[in-house]
Amino acid sequence: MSNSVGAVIVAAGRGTRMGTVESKQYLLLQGKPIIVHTLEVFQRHPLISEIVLVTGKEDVDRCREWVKAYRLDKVVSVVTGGSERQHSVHLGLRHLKTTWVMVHDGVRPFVQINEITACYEHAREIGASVLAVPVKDTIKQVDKDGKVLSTPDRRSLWAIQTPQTFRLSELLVAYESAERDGFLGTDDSSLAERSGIPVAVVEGSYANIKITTPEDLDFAEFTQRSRGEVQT
Ligand SMILES: Nc1ccn([C@@H]2O[C@H](COP(=O)(O)OP(=O)(O)OP(=O)(O)O)[C@@H](O)[C@H]2O)c(=O)n1
Ligand SMILES: C[C@](O)(CO)[C@H](O)COP(=O)(O)O
Repeated sequence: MSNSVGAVIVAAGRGTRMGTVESKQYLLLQGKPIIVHTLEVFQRHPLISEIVLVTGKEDVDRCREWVKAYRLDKVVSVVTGGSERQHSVHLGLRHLKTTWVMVHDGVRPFVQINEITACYEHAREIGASVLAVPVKDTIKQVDKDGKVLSTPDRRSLWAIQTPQTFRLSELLVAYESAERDGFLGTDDSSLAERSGIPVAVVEGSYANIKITTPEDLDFAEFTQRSRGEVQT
């Protein structure tokens, strides 16, 4: 059976928490749009054969231009997303033809090649996988009035990142079931979990941030600059 691996990179959000006029995935990092940095990691990975980029309707043309300009020839489709991340992923999945899929946020440009490989290997072994880091803070469950309800044992808590890796056919079933039931999850794994797919956690790095709020841009500039200096 083929073990081809594709990626769905979602970049159709508005970036409201960032608060910039330009959507955060198109802001420049060391002179290049954040989304291009992210695509370049998957383009470079030898396991990845196809990439589907999901973006806003008004951004499809400029994304296609960047795909050409930066020679991102693994990008097979640039498609329009939906109103929620989950809808954007679902729309992207329909354009992929590989056996495995890695779903990744367009605003996580610092994922590393070896992390992608580890995600794939764990998914092959267990069924599906998510990249994650152990939480560093103490987490409390709080009620709507701000009263602490409980303090879960930190040793069992992980902050979940992307990529998240699945068999494409199984993830499509999970997405269709979620749509039928009106279930909206905050990541892809939560849909797989409710479909009974076993998911492995793969320890990644704290640098694989999801660029979300303005202070993340300082970290992003610093990280991109230091990585560039290491490579040159
Ligand atoms: N309807 C949506 C919403 C989000 N995303 C993508 O999902 C990733 C993670 O989402 P998030 O960081 O929440 O991005 P936004 O929704 O853009 O941010 P915000 O919630 O602050 O508006 C981003 O790459 C974003 O572009 C998407 O493709 N389609
Ligand atoms: C998928 C995700 O990046 C895992 O951390 C995250 O849940 C996306 O959440 P958001 O609300 O769309 O930022």
